[in-house]
Amino acid sequence: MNVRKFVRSFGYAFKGIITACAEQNFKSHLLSAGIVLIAGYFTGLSRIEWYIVLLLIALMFALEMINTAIERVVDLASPTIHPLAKQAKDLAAGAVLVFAIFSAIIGLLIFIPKWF
Ligand SMILES: Nc1ncnc2c1ncn2[C@@H]1O[C@H](COP(=O)(O)OP(=O)(O)OP(=O)(O)O)[C@@H](O)[C@H]1O
Repeated sequence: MNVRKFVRSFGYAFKGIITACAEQNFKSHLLSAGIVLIAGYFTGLSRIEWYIVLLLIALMFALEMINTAIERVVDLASPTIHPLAKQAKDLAAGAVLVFAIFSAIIGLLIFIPKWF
């Protein structure tokens, strides 16, 4: 295994995370995740509930980054208006929305019984 290449790839991935942090949508997800983590701390989640919450947060971040990557590639490949470019962007955004809705439902199923 080429360690130098591995470290360089890790650096590129880290730069990707930094790039994502500058995105408005990603900042909103960071804020939401912070609120959920604080709520989880004060609610007193079980170990398995923490695993689920952390997994959902990580997947949400990862999906948002893939969505941003798709947007970038579409902008590069199709700077002018094209129905396929629209479909690609709308599908990617739709994937984020589907995951966000189901994450919110799972979150409510975890938190609400503990609050009431
Ligand atoms: N090249 C294109 N051809 C056709 N429709 C497009 C194109 N680019 C964007 N659109 C449409 O406009 C919408 C918004 O595009 P935009 O690039 O602003 O994405 P966004 O979700 O607002 O991303 P950002 O996070 O960069 O603001 C897309 O979801 C798509 O419906």
